[in-house]
Amino acid sequence: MLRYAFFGPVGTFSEAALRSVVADAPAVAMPSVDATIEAVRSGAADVGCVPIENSVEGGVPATLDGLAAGDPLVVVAEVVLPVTFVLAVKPGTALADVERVSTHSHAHAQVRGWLRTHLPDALYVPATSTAAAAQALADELAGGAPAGFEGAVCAPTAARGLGLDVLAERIEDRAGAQTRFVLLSRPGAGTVPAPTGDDKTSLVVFLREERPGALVEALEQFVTRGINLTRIESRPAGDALGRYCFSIDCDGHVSEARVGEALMGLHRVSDHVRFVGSYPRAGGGRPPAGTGPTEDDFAAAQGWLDRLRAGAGS
Ligand SMILES: O=C(O)C(=O)C[C@]1(C(=O)O)C=C[C@@H](O)C=C1
Repeated sequence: MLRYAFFGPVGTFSEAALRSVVADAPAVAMPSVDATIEAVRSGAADVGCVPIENSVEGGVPATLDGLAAGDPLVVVAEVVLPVTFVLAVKPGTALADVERVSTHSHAHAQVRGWLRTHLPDALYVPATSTAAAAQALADELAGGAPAGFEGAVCAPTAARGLGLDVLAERIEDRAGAQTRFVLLSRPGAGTVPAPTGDDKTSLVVFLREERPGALVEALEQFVTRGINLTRIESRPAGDALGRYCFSIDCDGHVSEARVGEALMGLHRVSDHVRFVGSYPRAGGGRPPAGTGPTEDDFAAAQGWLDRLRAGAGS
């Protein structure tokens, strides 16, 4: 049986994302994104679930950097969840009593406007996750150490599950916000799911150093093959100022000719390309087909070249 880990504690959105894929399997809650990634890397877990990007606050640096460095890992599935937040307090606490509010930095960024309007003087206390903030209030309620804050911004389920009161619901500034989570594994047999016809491929590309046009050259590999990028982010490579790698998601599966050829092209023009998985797109809903070459065009071109090489002429 596969061993699962998720960015915990119990009650995080990451747990909800994992549970939407595997409802019942035992899973270990890890205290951070780094610890979840490390559990998979070390073999303590086979699959780990972590957030990778939010529609409002963008990429989750710990996940992007964890995938770019260290022993390679691959994404085997993605989950997209709507995110909505509540302000949770110990029973009996009124809004006027809330002087400090704690939550994960990505969640804080999504409720800043609400806090400015309703709790303009409240101090922000960073927490390792939304659920960790709620858990600290529940621990205080049970007679444990003071949490160090009166309000926690967390998922409605976390507040309910811990016996906290909800002072305000739907406090996110942008209705309809979503977070994308990834399930990670060590690479190996069976970790590239079969193509479904609606897949995504993730890569980290390290450009050739100090070369004018290096990024354009890398992007051309996708353009000329009619491949749509769904995300591109630069992250510091970490070895020197001015050195970046590019975390990229594109449409398509590594088994498709166009994606395979783009990967070979990137390999030719970059210092290093890290393959981070091909996996089904969450929820389907592929964007309209582009006007570039089709898989049939790629197959026809390959057949034509094979015939030339066999001496059949053009
Ligand atoms: O703290 C959690 O509950 C998480 O799963 C992390 C996380 C994130 O880092 O993006 C997930 C979704 C929300 O956008 C806020 C926090």
